[in-house]
Amino acid sequence: MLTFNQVHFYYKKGQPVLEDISFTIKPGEFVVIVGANGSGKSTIAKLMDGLVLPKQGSVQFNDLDTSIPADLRTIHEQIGLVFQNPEDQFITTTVMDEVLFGLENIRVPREEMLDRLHHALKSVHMEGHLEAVPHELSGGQKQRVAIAAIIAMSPQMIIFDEATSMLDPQGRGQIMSIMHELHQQGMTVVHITHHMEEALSAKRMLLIHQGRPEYDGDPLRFFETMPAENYQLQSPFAVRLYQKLGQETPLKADWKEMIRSQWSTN
Ligand SMILES: Nc1ncnc2c1ncn2[C@@H]1O[C@H](COP(=O)(O)OP(=O)(O)OP(=O)(O)O)[C@@H](O)[C@H]1O
Repeated sequence: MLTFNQVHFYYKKGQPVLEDISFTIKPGEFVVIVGANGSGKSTIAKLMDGLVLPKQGSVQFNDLDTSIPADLRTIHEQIGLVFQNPEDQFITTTVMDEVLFGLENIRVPREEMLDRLHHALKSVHMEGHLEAVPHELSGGQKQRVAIAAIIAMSPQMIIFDEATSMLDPQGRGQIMSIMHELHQQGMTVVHITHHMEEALSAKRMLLIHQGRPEYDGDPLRFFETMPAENYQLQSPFAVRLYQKLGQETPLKADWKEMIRSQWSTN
């Protein structure tokens, strides 16, 4: 579905940011991307959505290529991007208008627009806030409105670029649950995060280190077998606790299950 073919990228010539990145994300996957500050995670998100283009190699979404201008518009419609700070994205004065804005731009018929509005707000548990002023909501609610605006556009894939990083634990938990609910409904989800606890809820983790992919696989397996500190990552609390208790890795099945189900909604 989404493929990076030997992608190289720099902002300034002679200062490579990403080197020879190749991977594929299949429809319906939930993938987390982790790495130290400045390792290139947000740049990968921008490359996925065609906001920046590879200097070498290609980024393809289904049969479309981000470097072909005619394909880009469709790619923007099919891939939604949620950023760290939802306030940067708000342009209207009510939650309802915020969600309808994108739909009006692509001229969705009125009746369908209302269906999409209600579905999107229901998906983020904000049905009762149609008339609320986005800037007056809590951090977590603001982020949920930003997500609703994207869901309303019916994308095939949503990228969350550190979308939980400004939130308190409760807000983070709500956004994580929404991501997993969307995934259960068939959405392809990419989640870029600094929180290793969040990474554990995915089946696949892509670690970017100094602009190169260093690991692509089960996140728990990574923390059980690799020295996380070598990549400026802190092993998740549950894994550290398990090891402190003198238990040997790999973790027992019941611990794995408990750690993985942390953000699930049922
Ligand atoms: N617009 C830009 N112009 C020039 N350099 C940039 C630009 N955006 C990012 N960079 C540089 O590219 C490198 C990768 O940045 P990027 O934001 O992709 O990393 P990141 O892994 O998302 O970092 P963080 O975890 O701190 O958000 C960094 O060295 C950064 O300073």
